[in-house]
Amino acid sequence: MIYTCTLNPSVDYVVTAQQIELGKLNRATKTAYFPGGKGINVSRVLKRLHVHNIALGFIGGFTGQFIADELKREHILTDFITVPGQTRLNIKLKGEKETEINGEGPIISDEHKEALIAKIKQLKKGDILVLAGSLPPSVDDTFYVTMMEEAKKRRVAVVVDTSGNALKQAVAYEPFLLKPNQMELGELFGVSIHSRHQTLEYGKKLINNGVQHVIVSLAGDGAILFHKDVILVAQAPKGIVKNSVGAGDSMVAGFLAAYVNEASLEEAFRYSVAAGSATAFSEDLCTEEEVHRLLDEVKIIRMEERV
Ligand SMILES: Nc1ncnc2c1ncn2[C@@H]1O[C@H](COP(=O)(O)OP(=O)(O)O)[C@@H](O)[C@H]1O
Ligand SMILES: O=P(O)(O)OC[C@H]1O[C@](O)(COP(=O)(O)O)[C@@H](O)[C@@H]1O
Repeated sequence: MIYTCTLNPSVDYVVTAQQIELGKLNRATKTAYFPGGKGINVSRVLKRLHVHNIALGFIGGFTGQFIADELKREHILTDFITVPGQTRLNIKLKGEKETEINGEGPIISDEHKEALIAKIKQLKKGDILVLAGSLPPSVDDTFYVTMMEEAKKRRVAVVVDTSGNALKQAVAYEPFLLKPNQMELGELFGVSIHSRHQTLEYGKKLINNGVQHVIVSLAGDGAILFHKDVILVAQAPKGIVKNSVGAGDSMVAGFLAAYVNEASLEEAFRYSVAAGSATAFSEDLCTEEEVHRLLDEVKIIRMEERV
């Protein structure tokens, strides 16, 4: 079974306006709410790709209830821990440019943290655990470490899609998959990455440190997959970007969906990039139909060098 874990889910409030001027009254031309947070997005895309999974994490208040209701409506299994306070609202402003304001999230008590660890202790060999997104302010970076330790003891494969210190600490646990974007890859090594050469250098370092698969996502420029035997470079399909929120999460879901269906590494990577782009070209997350339509448009080059 695949478990996604979102410690800090969100309701993503997408506001479209022709022009957004700070310090003025701006009127929206369109508004929409989506259940969000990285693991929840992974769960929703997996389900759309017919892969069963269970969403774990903390939810609270009317915003948390909205997420639970939406996932139920989409027939996604959940095992959330309900906490006092409100799940955050993340604002996604779409004017000439995309601007995001992500909230902080509720306070999580020690009792609720332990309840989540108890759920992780129920996982079994062969399960996959996706740890995705930021941590609420009351949850220490080491919480991901605790979860990874429990997962490792049980031979559960771990996927990590987060940033900052939590991402840095994940490397030592030799995760199955890391999916940093270019900026997050740079942050990991305390550098800022500006060239393909640097992306290759630091991606390879992660593999040499024991990470099994690394996908560095490059937004409209595609992505690079690193594995000990091969590096694959993908160009993203071209299209009109409607809402790139969740594109990275869709990549993770696409890769896992193909992997559990025993696809080759190249096929899984192609599926991953197609899912990311299909989401970028949609208002909400991608549909299976759109992912399949884009598959042939993902151009992949195999680099000769072994890592
Ligand atoms: N403008 C775009 N055109 C085509 N595909 C895109 C675009 N933006 C994102 N994608 C797809 O989504 C994937 C993830 O996007 P990215 O922005 O790098 O992730 P994240 O949201 O994690 O920062 C990319 O690798 C690509 O496949
Ligand atoms: O936990 P964080 O880092 O604040 O990110 C949460 C946000 O990321 C998202 O999951 C989207 O992530 P990506 O665009 O990186 O795929 C939103 O749904 C959510 O608002």
